[in-house]
Amino acid sequence: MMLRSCGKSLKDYPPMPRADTSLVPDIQNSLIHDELNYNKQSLAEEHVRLMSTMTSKQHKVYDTIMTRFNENKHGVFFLCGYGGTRKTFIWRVMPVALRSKGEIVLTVASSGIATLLIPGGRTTHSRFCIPLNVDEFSTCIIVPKCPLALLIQKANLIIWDEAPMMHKHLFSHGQLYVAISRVTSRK
Ligand SMILES: Nc1ncnc2c1ncn2[C@@H]1O[C@H](COP(=O)(O)OP(=O)(O)OP(=O)(O)O)[C@@H](O)[C@H]1O
Repeated sequence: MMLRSCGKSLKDYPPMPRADTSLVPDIQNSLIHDELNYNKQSLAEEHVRLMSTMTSKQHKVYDTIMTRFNENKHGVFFLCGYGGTRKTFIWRVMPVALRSKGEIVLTVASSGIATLLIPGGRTTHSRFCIPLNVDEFSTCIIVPKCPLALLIQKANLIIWDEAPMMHKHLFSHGQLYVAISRVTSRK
């Protein structure tokens, strides 16, 4: 599971014995399966509860992004604000709303601690195979058509908390953008 979430498998490490895939049905799609395996009923109830506590400013951000989403249009949104101004709370509500409808939302954060604040959160490094030491020549190696690539293709929304904490090379040379574009263009 851990290897597959990074786009690798035991066959990438030749001395390791290989698992008998016939004993594990639908093994290729387990990443997608995990993302669709939420309890929609309880998420829908949680969504109603969380929405009732949102402030008007949070509503405005939520509505702007969800309107674009519902229009089925692409978009990149940046939400900036001082610490404690209630940004992350919106990233808690949005996945709940979309997962309750069977949509795939990838929630990532730049640090392990920050992932704990968003439901189903993973570190950006682990989810997108970002090398630990990033320089201007680094690339995110996501093998086209591997389970991770298929998951990224199917994702309806990617939420990235604390994005500016990542190394500047990841943005200035667009490595992550290139890696994601590469896999999403190979349907
Ligand atoms: N609508 C809300 N109802 C109740 N509590 C809320 C609401 N919005 C935010 N909070 C709480 O306020 C606190 C700060 O919110 P949040 O973590 O979203 O801020 P932030 O802007 O993301 O902070 P940072 O920039 O430090 O990550 C948290 O404890 C959060 O649970």
